[in-house]
Amino acid sequence: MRKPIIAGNWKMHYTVDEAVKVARELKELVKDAEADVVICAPYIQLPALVEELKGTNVKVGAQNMHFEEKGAFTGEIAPAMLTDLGVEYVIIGHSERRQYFNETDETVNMKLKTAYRHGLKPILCVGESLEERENGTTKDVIENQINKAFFEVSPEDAKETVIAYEPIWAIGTGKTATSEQANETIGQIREMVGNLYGAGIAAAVRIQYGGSVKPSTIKEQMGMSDIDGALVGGASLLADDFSKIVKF
Ligand SMILES: O=C(CO)COP(=O)(O)O
Repeated sequence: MRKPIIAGNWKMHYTVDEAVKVARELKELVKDAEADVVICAPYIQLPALVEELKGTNVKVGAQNMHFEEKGAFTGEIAPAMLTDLGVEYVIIGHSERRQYFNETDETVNMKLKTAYRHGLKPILCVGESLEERENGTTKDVIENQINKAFFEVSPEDAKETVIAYEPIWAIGTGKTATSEQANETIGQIREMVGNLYGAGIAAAVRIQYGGSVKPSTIKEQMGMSDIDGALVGGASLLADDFSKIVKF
């Protein structure tokens, strides 16, 4: 059985004080949750969040990092800066980073390998645009993203990767993919992982759905055969809403 994993992606929201306040509420609300719980926050909030959530079941993640160890990369954050704080997860290849910050399948692959090397657990995002969905190329687009992301990644590392299927057209639009659509594509992603690493790893790898997940949608989504969790944007910003998703 795959353990469910619900992660919040706070994107570019909150000051440090605001973030700590939400985390303080959240840790109480989800303390007996059965799912793994992660909050992926802006860099500047990470030290305070790690401190606030120490000893709880809520883990802290970053939303990005550089693939190099250190160097002249103004404005960037290195993997050891995250692990040094006690950050455990990192989102890699979110569609907003691919769209607005020139992330490519190649940098995604490099970042994944860097994350494994540092013991950070990556949440690898893949997903198609509306145009690609309408063209009928969803499966090809995602297969290309998956194959390139896992290029020269070992089976042991692949198994520990959380994959988030986030159709771009469902992010922040209120337009959720139907549970059947999400489950179908996630099932295909599992097959792709199977083609690369075999059935055992395909069966073990956890795959989330992301895109306008709400307290009102999560139960049905988590009832689907291949959906192991959610990557939640807007509805993770308030402790009350997010805790309802965590405790689907
Ligand atoms: O991009 C997302 C999570 O990474 C989804 O965002 P929303 O839940 O706001 O649609």
